Amino acid sequence: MIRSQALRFVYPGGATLVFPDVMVAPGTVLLLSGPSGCGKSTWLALVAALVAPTDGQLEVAGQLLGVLKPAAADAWRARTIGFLPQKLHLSAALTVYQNLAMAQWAAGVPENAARIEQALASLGVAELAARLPAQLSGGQAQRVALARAVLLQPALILADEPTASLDDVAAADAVALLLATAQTQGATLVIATHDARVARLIPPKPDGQNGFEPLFLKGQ
Ligand SMILES: Nc1ncnc2c1ncn2[C@@H]1O[C@H](COP(=O)(O)OP(=O)(O)OP(=O)(O)O)[C@@H](O)[C@H]1O
Repeated sequence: MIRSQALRFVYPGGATLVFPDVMVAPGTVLLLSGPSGCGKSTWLALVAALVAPTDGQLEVAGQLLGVLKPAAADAWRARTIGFLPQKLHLSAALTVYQNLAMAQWAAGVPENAARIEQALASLGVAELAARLPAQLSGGQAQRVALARAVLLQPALILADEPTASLDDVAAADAVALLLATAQTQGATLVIATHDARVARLIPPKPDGQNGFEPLFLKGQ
């Protein structure tokens, strides 16, 4: 699902980030961790084709990134990636339903009310469809943002610091929700975090093996 080799990204006039090689199989839960400033957000941006590698190879869901023109990268991202950002970016003026409809519109697919209702229902927030984001609790808003992220049934879900500023109960809920959603959809899941609780919240596989693969970025 994700394969990188000698991946490097240089911010113009800024940091040079060198990333370890990875080979992530489909269906994996990848835990991307490391200290503040080590490059987690940049790695996510590379994998989502929001920025192009400076050097090296990066292949995601069978697509070699860095060769795509911006419009093609946008279309590929809409088809392939479900992004749960740290700041949820729900449009304040739109209802929950309209926020999801806008995601379909932005991806160039026809509005599909049944799919929107199904995505909201699968995250237990169907009854909130007519509310505005300001009328949601933090946990409800995160569920809505996750429903939006998986609306187009992406092969890869990227979650950026999904437990930041959550108490233990809410953090456990957020991680369980991500794992269940990825499993139901058959998606690969990347959780970027510097929250040590997240690793403890991912249960081992039935065979006793670790439930996630670690990718630790040391920073430069
Ligand atoms: N637009 C930019 N221009 C120049 N340097 C940048 C830019 N964005 C990030 N950096 C630098 O790149 C490095 C990696 O940043 P990044 O945001 O990817 O780290 P992070 O691990 O996600 O950090 P955090 O956990 O604090 O969110 C940092 O040294 C940061 O200062």
